[in-house]
Amino acid sequence: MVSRTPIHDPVRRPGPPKPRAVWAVVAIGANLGDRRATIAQAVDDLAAVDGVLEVRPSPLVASAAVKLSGVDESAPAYLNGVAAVRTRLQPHALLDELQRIELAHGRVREERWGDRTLDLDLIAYDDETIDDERLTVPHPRAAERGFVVVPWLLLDPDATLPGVGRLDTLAAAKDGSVVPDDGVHP
Ligand SMILES: Nc1ncnc2c1ncn2[C@@H]1O[C@H](COP(=O)(O)OP(=O)(O)OP(=O)(O)O)[C@@H](O)[C@H]1O
Ligand SMILES: Nc1nc2c(c(=O)[nH]1)N=C(CO)CN2
Repeated sequence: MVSRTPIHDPVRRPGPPKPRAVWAVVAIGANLGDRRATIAQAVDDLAAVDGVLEVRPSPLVASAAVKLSGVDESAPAYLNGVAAVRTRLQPHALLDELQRIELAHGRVREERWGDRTLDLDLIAYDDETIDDERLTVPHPRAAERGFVVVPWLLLDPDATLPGVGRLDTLAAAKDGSVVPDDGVHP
């Protein structure tokens, strides 16, 4: 006998609910190779990630490399920016994607604060606080870094960092050694 059961279930069942979207802030830095091209491509790579809904990049700024020993004028200068990222990814999944993009752009981890083709740090994730073996959010050094605070304020003059407050009140906001990128390679 031929079954009368319909092949297609006529009842549309909703899938699992989508995780809610939040804003995260990612710091971007590069001091080796074609820094502008790498940063532009990294922003595109981020926008193409499944679970990333929107990426709003800041203007870029230039600054001398800060090493563990202090400012190193003899090292290649950095270009830095930040990007506001609207995402449904959980923080560790977003970190996975940041590290995948770093590796795709030739990032080599040799020395701490060493020269690099691309650095992507997760600065803030909504208003969450995270501290485990892989991830500390908000990034513990963000508030003292002119190369993070200055471009973030260029993107959002009202920016706040959870646990810190308004960025425009910080000393790092007035770091005169962090200058707008003039489009000319040093
Ligand atoms: N908020 C964060 N963003 C990125 N990496 C983080 C964060 N918190 C902890 N980490 C961990 O830090 C490790 C080292 O990251 P990375 O090599 O980018 O450090 P760095 O850029 O040299 O130094 P800094 O953390 O001072 O910016 C990563 O493997 C990652 O697990
Ligand atoms: N100017 C500048 N210096 C740095 C930077 C950076 O992005 N810009 N990143 C570092 C480690 O994250 C260490 N030093």
